[in-house]
Amino acid sequence: MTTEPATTMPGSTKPGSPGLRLVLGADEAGVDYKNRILADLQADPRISEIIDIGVNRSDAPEDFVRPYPYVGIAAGELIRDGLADRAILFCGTGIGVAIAANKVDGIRATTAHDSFSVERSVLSNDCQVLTMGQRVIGVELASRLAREWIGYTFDPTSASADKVKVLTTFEGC
Ligand SMILES: O=C[C@H](O)[C@H](O)COP(=O)(O)O
Repeated sequence: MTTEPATTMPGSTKPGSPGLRLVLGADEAGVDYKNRILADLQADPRISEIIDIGVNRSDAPEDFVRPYPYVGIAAGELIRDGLADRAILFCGTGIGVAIAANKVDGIRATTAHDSFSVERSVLSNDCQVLTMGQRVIGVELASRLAREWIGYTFDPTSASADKVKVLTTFEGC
């Protein structure tokens, strides 16, 4: 199967900025939302780089469709390897890309479609990956949640930190 290469969007990198290096990705069922959120975040001063790993068309010929497991794992590997900080991924439900990203050691990915869960995914769980479903929520809510999510930062001195650390005990088993 031919898959589209990871690409950095022209003009999305602001050299010297200490901002977030954010991966955006989707399968064919989430590509419209991914592209909309990419456009919405292009000028966000909190982001230094957007890495668009595709897919980049919703009417792609079969050869260019990238099933959700490849999208989630590719995003997780970029974070694991230190090439990105966080990712927002889309598929039909958000579930498939979350499961896939969680297969990568050290990655904590979750699907969230409400404001409170989006907040707690970072503050309680230190998730580096947020996933949403194009077939589940409206695009305006998805865009709002994406913008909220990148505004949260995990506090390693918080009471939640020791709970998150327990997760690493089970990685690589
Ligand atoms: O979690 C899976 C996603 O929703 C995917 O986009 C659609 O998967 P399906 O075609 O197997 O339903």
